[in-house]
Amino acid sequence: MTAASMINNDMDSSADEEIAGCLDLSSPKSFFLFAGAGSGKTRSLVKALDHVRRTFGETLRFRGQRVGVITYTNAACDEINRRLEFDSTVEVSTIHSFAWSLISGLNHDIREWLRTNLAAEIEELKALEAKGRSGTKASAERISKIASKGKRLANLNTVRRFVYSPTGDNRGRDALNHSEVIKISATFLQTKPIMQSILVGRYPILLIDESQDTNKLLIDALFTVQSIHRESFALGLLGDMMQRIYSDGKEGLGQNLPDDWATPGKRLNHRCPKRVIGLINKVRQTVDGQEQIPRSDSAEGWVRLFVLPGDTADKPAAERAVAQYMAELTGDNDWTSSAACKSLILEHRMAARRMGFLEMFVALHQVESFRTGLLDGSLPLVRFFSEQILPLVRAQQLDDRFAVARIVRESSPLLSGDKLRYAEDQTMQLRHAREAISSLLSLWHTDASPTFGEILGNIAASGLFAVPEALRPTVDRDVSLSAVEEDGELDEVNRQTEKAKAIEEFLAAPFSQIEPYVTYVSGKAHFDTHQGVKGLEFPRVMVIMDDTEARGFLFSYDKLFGGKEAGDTSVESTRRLFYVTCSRAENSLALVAYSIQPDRVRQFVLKEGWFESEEVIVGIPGH
Ligand SMILES: Nc1ncnc2c1ncn2[C@@H]1O[C@H](COP(=O)(O)OP(=O)(O)OP(=O)(O)O)[C@@H](O)[C@H]1O
Repeated sequence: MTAASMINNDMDSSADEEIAGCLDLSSPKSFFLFAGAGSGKTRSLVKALDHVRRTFGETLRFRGQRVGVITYTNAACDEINRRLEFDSTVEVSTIHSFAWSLISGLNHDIREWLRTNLAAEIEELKALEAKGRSGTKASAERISKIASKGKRLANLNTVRRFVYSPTGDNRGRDALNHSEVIKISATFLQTKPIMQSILVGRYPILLIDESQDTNKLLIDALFTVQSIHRESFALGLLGDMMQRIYSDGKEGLGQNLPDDWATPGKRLNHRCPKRVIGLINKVRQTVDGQEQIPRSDSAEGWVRLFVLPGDTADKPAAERAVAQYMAELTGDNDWTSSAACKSLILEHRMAARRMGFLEMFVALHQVESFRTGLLDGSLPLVRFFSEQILPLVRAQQLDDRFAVARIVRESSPLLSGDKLRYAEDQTMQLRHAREAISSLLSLWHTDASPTFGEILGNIAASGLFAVPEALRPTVDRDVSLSAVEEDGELDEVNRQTEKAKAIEEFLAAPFSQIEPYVTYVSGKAHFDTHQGVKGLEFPRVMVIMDDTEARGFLFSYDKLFGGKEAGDTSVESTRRLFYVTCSRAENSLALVAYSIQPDRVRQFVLKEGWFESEEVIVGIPGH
C-alpha cells in the first residue's frame, strides 16, 4: 500500500463536527477555523449553516433572529445564498452592507461622530501642511481637502438623514463613504452597549468568511462584543493568514485567542494536484511552516515557471507560446483555448491591453468616480454604447432586420408611443427612424472603424437614441464648462474638467473596443486579476507577473524572486498573493515572470527549492 493511498480523505471531518458543537443556541461557543487554500473552509461554512438551519431553524424563526454571515464579495454572497436555497434564517452580506445595516438610521450619533472625526482630520491636515512645502501638488491637495472637509463640517447640521450605498460612489453631501461606514460601526460596537445588544439580539451567531481580510477595527470590535456576550453570542472566523492580501486585515489575527474559543484545523487540500500543493507548501514554509496533504486520489499535476525578458515586445504572443507549451507538456489541448484557461493579471489595464480595449479603459479609469462603474459595466456613458449601440450594430452585422427593428422600437425616442401618436405623418416618422439607422450604420461602410465620438455625433444629430446626461456637454457645446466655472467652486471645477478631459479621450477611442470590454466586465473573459480570484478555482491557471506593466507599489514579484530578503513587507505581501494565485489551480499551473534579470529569478527559485530545474524555462518557449 502506498503512502498516498493510506490517506484518509475524511480526516478533517472532525473540524465540521467541532464547529457544529459550537453552534448551539443554548450554549454558544466561538471558533476560529484557519486553514490553507482548498481545505474546504467555504464548504465547512455552508455545512455549519446547514446544521444550524436544521437544528435551530424553528427557534430562530420564532425569536425573529438570524444567523449572520459576512463574505468578501457580492459574488460570494450570491453563491452561499444559492447553496442555502435562500433560507430566511440566514442573512448573508458583504462587510459594508452589514456595517451599514447596523448604523443606518442612527442619524444623530453619526452626525456627532462625523463632527469629531472631521475636526480631527482637518487638524491633522493642517499640521501636515504646516510641516510640508508650500506650492507643491501635495500642498494644493491638502488645502483643497481642508476646505472641503471644513465645508462638510459646517453643513453637518443641515443633513437630516445620512445615506450610503455599499456598491455606489456615495458622492452627495448627505452620503457617508465606505471607510466612514466601517469606522462608525466599529466605534459604535466598541463603545455603545446598546449597539452590542442589538447585534447579539439580531444575530446570536455571526460567521465571517475570509476574515483575514476583514477590517481590523471591525474585527477588534466584534472580539469585544464576543467577550461581553459570550453566553449568548458565537463568533465564527474562517480564513487563512497566508491569503491576507488587503492592508485592511488584522495582522496577527488568531494570536492570543481567548481560552473559550475552539480552534478546529484542516490538513487536506481538496483542490490542487500534488505538484501544486508541493509548491505552495514551499512558498509558505518560511511564514508559518504549515504543510498541506493532497487527497489520496489527487493527480500529480503540472507546474512550470517561464522567465521571460522584461522587455519582451509582444507579451500576448509570448503568453500564447507558453499556453502552447503547456498544451504539449500536459497533453491537455484546452490550454490553447483561451475560454478554457484563466490568465491572472495584476491590474485591469493589463487585461485591457491584451484584450484590445486599452484606450477607452485608460481614458475613463483616470476619473476616480468612474472607476467602480467602469469595472462593473454600469457607468451610464459606457452603457449607452454597450447596451444600445452595440446590440444594434451586432444585429445589423448579422443582417437580422427584425432585431434591428426591435431595438429601435424599444429604445428610440423617434419611435416612442407619444412621438408616433402625435406625429402628423406616421409614415414620415418611420422613414425618419429608418434614415437615422442607415446614417448610423453608414459609419461602418468600407470597413471603417468609427470612434465613440463619431457615433455620438451621428446619434445626437439624428436623435435616434437619447444621449445620456454625462455625454451631453460634449454634444451641446454651449453647455460648456465655463458655465460651471463661473459660479462653481474650485474643487468641483477641477472635478468637472478632469471628467470632461477623460470623456474627450474616451470619445477618441475606436468603438470596436466596446465588445472586448463588455466581455471582460461581465466576467466571461479568460482574464481576471490576481486579487479577484480569491476563493475561486480553475482547471488551468496562468499567472502573469510583470511589475513594470502593473506599475503597482504594493506588490513586487521582482522583490519576491530574490530582489529583496524574506521578511521585507512587500516581499511578504507578494508572497501571499503568489500563494493565492498558485493555489487556484485544479490541474496545471503556468507561471510567467517578466524580469530584467531572468537568471537571478531562476537561481533564486531553484535555491529555494520551489521548482526543479526542468520546471524553469528561461525565454519564450519555441524561440
Ligand atoms: N471534504 C471534501 N471532500 C471533497 N471535496 C471537498 C471537500 N472539501 C472541499 N472540497 C472541494 O475542494 C475545493 C475547495 O474547497 P473550498 O473552496 O471550500 O476551500 P477553501 O478552503 O474555502 O479554499 P480557499 O481558501 O483556497 O478559497 C472545492 O471544489 C470543494 O468542493
